[in-house]
Amino acid sequence: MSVIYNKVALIGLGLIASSIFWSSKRGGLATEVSGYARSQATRDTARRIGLCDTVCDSAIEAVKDADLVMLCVPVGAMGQVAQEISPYLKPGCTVSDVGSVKAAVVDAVAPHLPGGVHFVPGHPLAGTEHSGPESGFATLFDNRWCLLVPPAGADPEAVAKLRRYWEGLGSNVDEMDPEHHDLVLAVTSHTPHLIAYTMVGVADDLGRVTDSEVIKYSAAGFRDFTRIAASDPTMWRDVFLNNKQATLEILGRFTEELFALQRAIRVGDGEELFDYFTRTRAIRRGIIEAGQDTAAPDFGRTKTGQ
Ligand SMILES: NC(=O)c1ccc[n+]([C@@H]2O[C@H](COP(=O)([O-])OP(=O)(O)OC[C@H]3O[C@@H](n4cnc5c(N)ncnc54)[C@H](O)[C@@H]3O)[C@@H](O)[C@H]2O)c1
Ligand SMILES: O=C(O)C(=O)C[C@]1(C(=O)O)C=C[C@@H](O)C=C1
Repeated sequence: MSVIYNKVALIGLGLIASSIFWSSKRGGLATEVSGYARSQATRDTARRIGLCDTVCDSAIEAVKDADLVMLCVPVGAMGQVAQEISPYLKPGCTVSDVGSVKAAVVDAVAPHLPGGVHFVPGHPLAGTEHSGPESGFATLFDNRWCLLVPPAGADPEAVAKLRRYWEGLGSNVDEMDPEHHDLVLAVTSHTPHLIAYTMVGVADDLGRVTDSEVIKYSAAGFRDFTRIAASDPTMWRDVFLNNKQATLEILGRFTEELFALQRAIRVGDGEELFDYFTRTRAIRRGIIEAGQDTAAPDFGRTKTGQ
């Protein structure tokens, strides 16, 4: 791979930004990567572990002369960060983000950006339950999707360049509009997270009653729920506050189905339960047969991917 951007600036230095940095280094995709995080402790850690070529003490300093500015902060902080950096952006640069919600980020960021700056929001569909600068690794995006949501009239060259950057980071890239993105992600990521949070909360309540038996003897499926429910509270609070409509729509459908299954159990309707589970099993088998079961990333790999 060759250099795609001369200077990339990462604002927010957590799981996603650090994975971008290590992966960008692996591919030699940028000549220089600068970074900024709000907390002094995060900046100190970043300097200690060699995360970014330059760690700056302000976002303004980090974005100076950057050709690509990537906002890697929680969804609820995107607008405020965009407002802070906008007067200091290099004319002609591209501003993007990695937020898990898209329509609200577009609404929060776009009004702050000056003319002549290209705004191409994005979302890598890859992550873990860990957060912070030390949790990133170079292979996080390998063979995972990254969705770009360029606004109507976006500069095709800026979009193509960002696409090449994400491909260089290991991703497959697709484009869609922000509202569709938010509905799809409400089904595939946001509502499942809420269900995992809820289920672990329920088990915790029971655990208190039964001296932690529920946690102690938890089976593999439930352990997967606890992994998901360990995800960052700030990130997920912001996801639900900013993807309200789609999440409520999917939750409404979910509870309807849940009540139907609850009723089938109560009245002993084995046929309904059997048919339902047969249908869902076919979906999983179809995914595997189509070769679309993108395995979880290998958490044992090194940070740098070397
Ligand atoms: N974790 C995942 O699985 C995942 C996957 C894809 C996308 N995302 C999205 O990526 C973004 C970052 O998530 P992450 O997992 O890297 O989070 P993280 O908690 O690991 O890192 C967030 C970073 O942003 C910094 N920050 C917070 N508010 C800030 C502000 N106002 N100004 C400057 N820095 C600020 C924090 O100090 C931290 O360094 C979020 O928008 C999230 O929705 C996360
Ligand atoms: O594997 C995980 O830990 C994740 O939850 C990653 C996950 C997802 O739901 O797939 C979480 C949020 C993101 O916006 C993208 C990816």
